[in-house]
Amino acid sequence: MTETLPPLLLIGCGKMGGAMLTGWRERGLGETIVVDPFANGPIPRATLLRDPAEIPRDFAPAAVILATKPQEAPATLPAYARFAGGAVFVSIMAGKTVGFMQGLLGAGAAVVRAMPNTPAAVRQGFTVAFAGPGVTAAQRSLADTLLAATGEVDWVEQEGLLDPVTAVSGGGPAYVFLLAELLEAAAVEQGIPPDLARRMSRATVAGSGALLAASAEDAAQLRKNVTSPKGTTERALAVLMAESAWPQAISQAIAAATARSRELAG
Ligand SMILES: NC(=O)C1=CN([C@@H]2O[C@H](COP(=O)(O)OP(=O)(O)OC[C@H]3O[C@@H](n4cnc5c(N)ncnc54)[C@H](O)[C@@H]3O)[C@@H](O)[C@H]2O)C=CC1
Ligand SMILES: O=C(O)[C@@H]1CCC=N1
Repeated sequence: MTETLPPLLLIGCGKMGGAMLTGWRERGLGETIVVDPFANGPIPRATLLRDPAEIPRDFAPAAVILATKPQEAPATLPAYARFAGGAVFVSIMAGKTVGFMQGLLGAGAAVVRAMPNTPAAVRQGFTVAFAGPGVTAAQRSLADTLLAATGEVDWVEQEGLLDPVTAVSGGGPAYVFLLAELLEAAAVEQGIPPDLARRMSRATVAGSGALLAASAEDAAQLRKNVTSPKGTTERALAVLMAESAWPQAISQAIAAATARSRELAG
């Protein structure tokens, strides 16, 4: 995997676009242009432009990665329609459908819709992707290479699955970080000094994630391994696992995020 990547055009270099660019840099960037009116420059091994009008006429990207906010799409995308002839568009924008993007880029535009997550910044991301009509095998393979530079990739054949994917793995890191926040606050409430509470909570979430990643056991079994009969964890889980507690809260949260992803489509 040392071959240099083909010419790339990244639109939007914020938290997610920047994380993906880091992965590509480690993978071996070829000629790369980033368009972002507000990003801090310079960007190592890429050319940062503030306006698509500054892109050299002879620049021919193999992929155009769309990483601005979904709400920016109608104003942003039409300026890139001229690349539809040769490039595959890889969108990571929540909610925005392939059909919506083709409406802005041209009906024949080859569009991959993907949903990564922020652990991409440490190459521990998980991305689910969908290839729209007209995406060639070579374009899908290039999209896979780009997305795999930041972690694991899976492909689905039904675009609608991207909405619950967005809710679960796209936003999932936020729920895990919330758990770390809440553990820290509860530790302080029980009298643990704030610095120790912070370090304990972070290490517990990170260590559990590492154990989960390294283990072949189900999450349920790893949970049971912690839970001694008549012990302390059992008491905590009786609170958390009550039907009206986490089972219902998580289910409602994922349903709400899925619905929001569908709302963002239009
Ligand atoms: N943050 C996350 O966890 C995830 C975000 N996404 C998607 O990634 C996209 C970007 O999200 P974030 O990186 O979190 O947001 P962000 O706000 O950090 O990045 C957006 C970037 O777009 C730039 N931008 C604004 N207008 C622009 C324009 N006209 N042309 C080019 N660049 C422009 C901004 O300057 C900013 O750097 C969103 O569509 C979001 O749905 C997808 C998966 C996870
Ligand atoms: O909150 C959002 O809309 C984006 C998509 C998934 C994570 N962040």
